[in-house]
Amino acid sequence: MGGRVNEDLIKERRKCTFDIKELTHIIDCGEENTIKRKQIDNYILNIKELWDDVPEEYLSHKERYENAIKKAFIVLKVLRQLHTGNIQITDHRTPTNVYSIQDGIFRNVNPLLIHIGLFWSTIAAQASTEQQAEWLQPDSSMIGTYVQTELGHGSFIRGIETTATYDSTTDEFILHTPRLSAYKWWPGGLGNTANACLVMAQLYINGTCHGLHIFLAQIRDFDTHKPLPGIKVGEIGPKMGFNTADNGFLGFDNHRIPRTNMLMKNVQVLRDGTYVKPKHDKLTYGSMLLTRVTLISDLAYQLSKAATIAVRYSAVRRQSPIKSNEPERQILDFVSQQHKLFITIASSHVYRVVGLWMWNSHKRVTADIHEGNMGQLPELHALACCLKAISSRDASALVEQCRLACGGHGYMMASNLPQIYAYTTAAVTYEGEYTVLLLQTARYLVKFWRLAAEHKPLPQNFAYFEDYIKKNFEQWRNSPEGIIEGFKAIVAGKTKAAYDTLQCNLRNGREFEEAWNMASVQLTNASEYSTISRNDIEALQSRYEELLALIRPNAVGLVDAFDIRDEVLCSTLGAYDGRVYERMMEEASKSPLNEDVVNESFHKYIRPVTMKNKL
Ligand SMILES: CC(C)(COP(=O)(O)OP(=O)(O)OC[C@H]1O[C@@H](n2cnc3c(N)ncnc32)[C@H](O)[C@@H]1OP(=O)(O)O)[C@@H](O)C(=O)NCCC(=O)NCCSC(=O)CCCC(=O)O
Ligand SMILES: Cc1cc2nc3c(=O)[nH]c(=O)nc-3n(C[C@H](O)[C@H](O)[C@H](O)COP(=O)(O)OP(=O)(O)OC[C@H]3O[C@@H](n4cnc5c(N)ncnc54)[C@H](O)[C@@H]3O)c2cc1C
Repeated sequence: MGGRVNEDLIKERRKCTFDIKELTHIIDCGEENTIKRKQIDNYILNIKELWDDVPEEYLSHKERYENAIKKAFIVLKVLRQLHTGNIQITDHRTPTNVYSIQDGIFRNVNPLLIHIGLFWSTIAAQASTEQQAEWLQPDSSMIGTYVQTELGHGSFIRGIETTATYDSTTDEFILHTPRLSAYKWWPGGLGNTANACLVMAQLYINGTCHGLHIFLAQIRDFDTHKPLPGIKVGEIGPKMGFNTADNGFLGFDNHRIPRTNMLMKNVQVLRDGTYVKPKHDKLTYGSMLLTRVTLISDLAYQLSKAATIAVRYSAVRRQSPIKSNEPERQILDFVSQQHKLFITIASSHVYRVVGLWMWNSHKRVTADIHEGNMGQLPELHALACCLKAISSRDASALVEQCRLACGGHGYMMASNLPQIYAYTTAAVTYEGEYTVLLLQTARYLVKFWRLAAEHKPLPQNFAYFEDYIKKNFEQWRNSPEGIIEGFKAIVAGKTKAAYDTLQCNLRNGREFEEAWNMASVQLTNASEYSTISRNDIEALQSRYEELLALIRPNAVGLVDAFDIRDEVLCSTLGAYDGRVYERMMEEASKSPLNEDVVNESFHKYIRPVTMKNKL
């Protein structure tokens, strides 16, 4: 859409006091990454077949999938070309990879998300060198997915019921779904698209269960795409979001696969049925750990999209004067609006930085694991659980806050905020449900509190537990360092309270698991345990209001620095030129309900009632 940029946005951009490009380069981790990102953006976003004539919302469930799959394979082809050209596009250091562009192309979810994100990465991380050489071919016919969750079990994966029983007479595993609750349910791309999958199943050898292991199974014929004998597979139906993700169900009826299809980098089953244990029994959970780490950066990116839309809209939207004799003000001038939006900008930066830090930690710990050193794995797991849980919960709350900050227009699908919310809130559940993951971190914290309570030596990272016990915490200071100290006090105080409740339940004769369950609300909720006083809170509040005023002139510059193209934002409210009302009217004109001046339902249903006695 051509035309002038909105006057208010032009003025906002003139007010900006910093170099927007410089911030963009910081976000991209360097100017060279910005250049590379823009090249990829230009290349992919210029492919005309990727753009819809009819907005996705007007398509049926089936049409949406078919449209998404058409685009998914155009993108896959481009990905392969770019890989061949040695362009690294899936580097999680920055949101500059192809995942961000996909948000625009699909507006929903790429049905190949799990194929690209989890299937290949799990093979790369958990398959032996020989298996990788065979399966990780660039021209492979396999379209895969990650099949773990069942109808009956998602969080408690030890409860998974699918079995893989070794048959030494034929050197095969027999995959089987013993009952309805054991049907696999949810995997992305499984419904219609995948012809292969990585299945999480209980391994049985000679009647002994060795727990969960991962197996590669072909489920559809590579040529005809028909389900193989013994496979029942299909799609699970419409959801709140993720409607192009092609989530599916899968059951096995004694389906046989070669023994060599178990992922054998960390654990092996030999020809005679000998089981060779892994060095750490949770290495099989490695893909979940990696995805939790990468999700933090993805959620930061979703926050930057929501903030861009809501801030630009708030600069363009005028509603109510502040003083009665004034013209109506930009809604961005209301301090309550600034509070809603600036916290979203800030959170995006926080999770971007933390996501990058976690990505580097993951690389380091994985390198250690390759050397046989598992020492850092528990801490990485505890951190990934906590950060995945809170980043997804914060992101969905803040995206919703941005949507509400756009008033009624934020409720329009064409604002794209409802889709961003549906995508973001799904992350609170998948890849480890919020509460369940927080309880994993709580388990880790309680372990170290026990050491502190028993006055045993603590690792450096937990020295503050000892400080708390010895009341060594400093008086509250209204400074960044003071706030960090305050958070440490809260964690220590909260962990102590939960630990004390746990001990009390144990003393009252409860078994540990029952006592843990009774303490679980305390284990997941935080309260104030620091030395902060009422006066400190008042001082912090006024400092916060000062900061809002300082950020105000730079708000539009800050979101421009995220440098998200209009084709990716897909929002009538958030486009760079701020021509909100023109875009809204243009989108409305695409509604099929505007095709006929008089809809045929008038003659069929309305007129016979309203004109009945007047004919
Ligand atoms: C909650 C747990 C972790 C519990 O596992 P468990 O075997 O019952 O463990 P437990 O006996 O209670 O013992 C806990 C123990 O296991 C350790 N542990 C757990 N996970 C890991 C890990 N990844 N790395 C390293 N260590 C791990 C914990 O630290 C505990 O250690 P400890 O006993 O305290 O020394 C597990 O069931 C789990 O991860 N559940 C969540 C399921 C989940 O995340 N599913 C994801 C499916 S795929 C998906 O959703 C794709 C989404 C789409 C997309 O990405 O786009
Ligand atoms: C959009 C989407 C995509 C997905 N994609 C995939 C995929 O590609 N592959 C795949 O295998 N799976 C996938 N999943 C499944 C997903 O991983 C599970 O839904 C998730 O792990 C949560 O499990 P659940 O649904 O069984 O919830 P439940 O475990 O049944 O949770 C229900 C409630 O019980 C509570 N609860 C459960 N256990 C405890 C406990 N120990 N202590 C306290 N409270 C507890 C939870 O907090 C929650 O409130 C996807 C899910 C969604 C929504």
